[in-house]
Amino acid sequence: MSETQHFDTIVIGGGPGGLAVAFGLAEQQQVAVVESDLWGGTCPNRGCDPKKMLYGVIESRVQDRRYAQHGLTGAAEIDWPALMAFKHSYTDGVPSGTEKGLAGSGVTTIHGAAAFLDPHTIRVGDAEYTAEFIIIATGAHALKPDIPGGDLLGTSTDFLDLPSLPPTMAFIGGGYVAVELANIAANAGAQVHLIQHNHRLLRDFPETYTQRLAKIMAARGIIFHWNTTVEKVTETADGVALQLSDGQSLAVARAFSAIGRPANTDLNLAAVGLTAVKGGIAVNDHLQTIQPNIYAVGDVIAKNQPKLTPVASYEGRYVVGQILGQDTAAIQYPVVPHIVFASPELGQVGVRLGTTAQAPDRYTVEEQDLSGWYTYQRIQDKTARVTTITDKNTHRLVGAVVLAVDAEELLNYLTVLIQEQKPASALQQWIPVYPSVASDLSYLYH
Ligand SMILES: Cc1cc2nc3c(=O)[nH]c(=O)nc-3n(C[C@H](O)[C@H](O)[C@H](O)COP(=O)(O)OP(=O)(O)OC[C@H]3O[C@@H](n4cnc5c(N)ncnc54)[C@H](O)[C@@H]3O)c2cc1C
Ligand SMILES: NC(=O)c1ccc[n+]([C@@H]2O[C@H](COP(=O)([O-])OP(=O)(O)OC[C@H]3O[C@@H](n4cnc5c(N)ncnc54)[C@H](O)[C@@H]3O)[C@@H](O)[C@H]2O)c1
Repeated sequence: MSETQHFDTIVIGGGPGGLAVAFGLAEQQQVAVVESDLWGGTCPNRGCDPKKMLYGVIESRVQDRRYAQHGLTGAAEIDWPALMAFKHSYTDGVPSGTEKGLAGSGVTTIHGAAAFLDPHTIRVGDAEYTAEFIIIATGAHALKPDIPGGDLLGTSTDFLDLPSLPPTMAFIGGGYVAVELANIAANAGAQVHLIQHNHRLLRDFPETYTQRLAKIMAARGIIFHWNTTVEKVTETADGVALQLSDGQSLAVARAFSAIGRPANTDLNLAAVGLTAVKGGIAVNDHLQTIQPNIYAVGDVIAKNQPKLTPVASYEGRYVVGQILGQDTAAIQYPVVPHIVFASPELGQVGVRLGTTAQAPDRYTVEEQDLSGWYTYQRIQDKTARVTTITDKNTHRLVGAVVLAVDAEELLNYLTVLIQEQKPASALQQWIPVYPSVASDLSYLYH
C-alpha cells in the first residue's frame, strides 16, 4: 500500500456540488476531489445540459408548428443521429475539461470510488487519504422498479445517449424526468406512453397547471396511463412488453424507468457512525453530518429544498464559507425557482398555491391568461398563463406559477423581484429592452 496522502479537504464526488467546494477552497487549501465516474457529475454529462441541448432543437420544431400559417412553410424533421452528435459536441469535452480545470486550480484529482475508514480517512482502491474536512457530494442515481424484468428498462442516461430514435417508447413515472423525456421523444416523432401509478403528474406543481400541461402533451400524441403500474417486463423480438396492472400488455421498442433518484450513500458510512435516512444523508442547518468535520452538499442530502444543480452549487459555496470560517450562520436558502422543460415549460417559485389556500387573508392570488401579451401573441403561445401571489400587507410579490414557452425567462425575472422583496411599483423605475418578456412585465401590474 502506498503512503497515505494528507489534504486539508477531500471532496467525494466531482459534480456541481463538489466542484463548488473544490474551486472555492482551491486558493487557500490543499484540496483533493475523488470521482468514480464522469468528472462534472450528472448535470453536464447526463442531466440538465444534454437534456436541454436536445430540448432546444425539439422546441424549434414545436415553434415551427406554432408559426405554421403565419409565414413559415415546410415541416422541420428531427434527424436523431445528428441531434445526438450535436449533444456529444458538448458532453464529450466535459469530463476532461472539468478535470483539467481542477488541476489548473491546483486541486488533486483522484479516480475511483471513495469509502470511509474513519472520520478523517477514506480509501479509494488500495490507497488511503486523510483530511481535516471531508465533503460528501456523491449525488443520486436512477432507480429501476423491483419487478420481474425490471433490469430490461433503461434510465434517463440511456435515453440521453440513444443512437437512433426508437419508434415506440414508454416512460414509467410522472415526475420531472418522465415528463421532459416523453416530451422530447414525442416531438422527435416517436409514439410515446407515460405510465403513472397515481393520477398526478409533477406532484411539486399545482394540479390545475399539471392538468393543463397533460392536456397539451396528450394533444401532441402522448398516451397517458393513469393509476397504472407495470408488473412485469419481458423481452420481445422488437423490444419489450410491459405487463400493466389493468391487464393490458404494452409492446414498445424501448421502456425507461423514471421513478425517482435515490442518494448515492454506498460509502461505508457505518465506519463514521452515519446512516442514510429516506432522501439521503441527514445534515444540520450548517450542512454538517453528526461528524462535525464531515459535511454533505447537493443531491445526496436529505432536505426540503429541490434537488437541483444551482441548489447543489449554492450549498457548496456555503460550505466553503464554513470551512474558511468566513460564515458561521446557518444556511439560508434564497427562493428557488424550479421548472419542467416540456414544450411549453411549467415553472414555479416562492409561496405555493396550496399555502395561499390555507391563508386566504394573507395573499392575493391572481391568474392571468398571457396569450394576449405581446410576446406570447408574437410566438403564438395560446396556452400561456401566470398566477402571481402577492402579500396583502406589503404588496410584494411572494410567489408565481408560469406555464409558457420560454417560461424560464419570466420565472427568472419574477424570482429576482421576490428575492429582492420589491413592490410591483419597482418595475416603473426600470427601462427594459423593448419588445421583450421583460418589457411585457408591466402588464402584470396593469
Ligand atoms: C435527466 C436529468 C435532468 C436534469 N435536469 C435538470 C435541470 O434541468 N435543472 C437542474 O437544476 N437540475 C437538473 N437535474 C438535476 C441535477 O443534475 C442534479 O441536481 C445535480 O447534478 C446535483 O449535483 P451533485 O453535485 O449533488 O450530484 P451529481 O451531479 O450527481 O455528482 C455526484 C458525483 O459523485 C460521484 N460519486 C458518487 N459516489 C461516489 C463515490 N463513492 N466516490 C467518488 N465519487 C462518487 C458521481 O459519479 C457523480 O459524478 C437533472 C437530473 C437528471 C438525471
Ligand atoms: N428540470 C429539472 O429541474 C429536472 C429535470 C429532471 C430531473 N430533475 C431532478 O431529478 C429528480 C428526479 O427526477 P424523477 O423524475 O426521476 O423523480 P421525481 O421524484 O420527480 O418523480 C418520480 C415519479 O415516479 C413516480 N413513482 C415513484 N415510485 C414509483 C413506482 N414504484 N412505480 C411507478 N411510479 C413511481 C412518482 O409518483 C413520480 O411521479 C427530480 O426530483 C429533480 O430534482 C430536475
